[in-house]
Amino acid sequence: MSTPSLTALTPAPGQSRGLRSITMARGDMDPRTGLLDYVVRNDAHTWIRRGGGLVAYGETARFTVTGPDRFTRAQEWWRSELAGAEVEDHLGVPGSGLIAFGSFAFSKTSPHESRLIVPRVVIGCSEGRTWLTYITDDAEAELTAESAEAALAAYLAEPAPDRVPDAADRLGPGVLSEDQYKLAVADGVQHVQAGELSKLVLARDVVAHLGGPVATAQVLRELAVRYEDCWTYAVDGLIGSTPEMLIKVENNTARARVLAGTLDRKNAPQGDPDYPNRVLAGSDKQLHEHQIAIDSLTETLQPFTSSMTSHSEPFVLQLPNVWHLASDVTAELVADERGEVPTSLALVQALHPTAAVCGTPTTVAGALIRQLEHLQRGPYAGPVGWIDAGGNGEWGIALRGAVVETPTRVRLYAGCGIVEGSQPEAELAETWSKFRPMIEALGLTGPSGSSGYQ
Ligand SMILES: C=C(O[C@@H]1C=C(C(=O)O)C=C[C@H]1O)C(=O)O
Repeated sequence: MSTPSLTALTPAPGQSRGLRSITMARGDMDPRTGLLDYVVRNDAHTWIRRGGGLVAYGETARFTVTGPDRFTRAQEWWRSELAGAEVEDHLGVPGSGLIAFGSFAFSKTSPHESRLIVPRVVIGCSEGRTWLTYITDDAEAELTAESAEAALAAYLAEPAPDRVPDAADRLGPGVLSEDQYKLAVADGVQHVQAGELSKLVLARDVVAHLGGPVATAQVLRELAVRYEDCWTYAVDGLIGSTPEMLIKVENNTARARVLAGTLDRKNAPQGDPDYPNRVLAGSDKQLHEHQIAIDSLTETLQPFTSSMTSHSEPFVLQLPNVWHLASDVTAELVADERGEVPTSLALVQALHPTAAVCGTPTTVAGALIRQLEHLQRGPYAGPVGWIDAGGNGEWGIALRGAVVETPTRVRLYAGCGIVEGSQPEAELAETWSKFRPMIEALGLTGPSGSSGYQ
């Protein structure tokens, strides 16, 4: 069997030149609430789904980067950190041992800094196992269960207060007004009709102005409880709950969840359980758009794999706000000529940006996004997730999320796939359905239609 590509570089205990970590099993997590009991501070880094995943606090190391080679450089940095690290991992499961959380800018030209952050403490929970990791760069620090528990307890001793909605809370427009967004969509449709591209994803932003400081921990708990089939992420002020898995690597297996095709649940007819199936899975247009997204993922993933499977037909994913047409892809990874299996970050580099968030063909869509959107996407629609020392990791696409810009200003982002026949009014309404998870979790009253500002 091939070895994961990064662990081989980890030095023996006592040889550390940098990061040092200890991970041990822990057994006292409430099975009903799982990790949510630990999401108590506004500076938590999270990756949570169905009560499992990772919650982390503090920062032991950070790498920031911009530009087209941001994934390669982040990976090189991670390799060099691991090469100098001392890792005592009593579990040896994906996500245990040394890990870094990460968030990457959508665009290679973005001034927004992509980042990897190695936390101080991590609580992990997966498949019935729970663990605690403690990370330090202090060569003298004692690495024991007691010192790890003490570090965690110090973070948990300062929980953030919850926030009650404030009369001054208000949702306002972002860079583009609603009318401007509709014009951008109409423009996009014309480019599709002219045959320049088959799909283009156009996004917009809205801004939550709060009467008091945002309670990020509370927002994350609400998202994780309501959107339990999504991955609730928080990395350095980027927060949200994404339904879309760009790539997950667990030992030699890679998995992705591709979405394309959206139906708002808000105005769905009552007593018609077949409605989402009929409208999404029964529509040739939606199936075609979905197939474009699947094909682009499988074509890019194929060179890294020995086998790949996905359902022959997409399924309807039901979320509290929308239904999506979804497909899960599973692939067995192969080692390259150096005997290395690609890391999750190497696959992120190959896959980003997918047709789901950019369009097809990628370069034409990317140029049109810059021309029509007038928006700095920053980390929106970029990869967000974590990587461990073995290269395992989970990287979602940062959708249904927001950036906490100041304690009282939060910028929300949402976009839609534009194809031939897309209607600007319908796409605008779809953006509101995609803003809804964050609007509700922030405690703002959700907008009912296309004029949702308060
Ligand atoms: C771009 C977003 O979502 C993407 C676009 C979709 C669509 O157009 O149907 C569906 C899911 C996502 O791939 C977003 O949520 O901002």
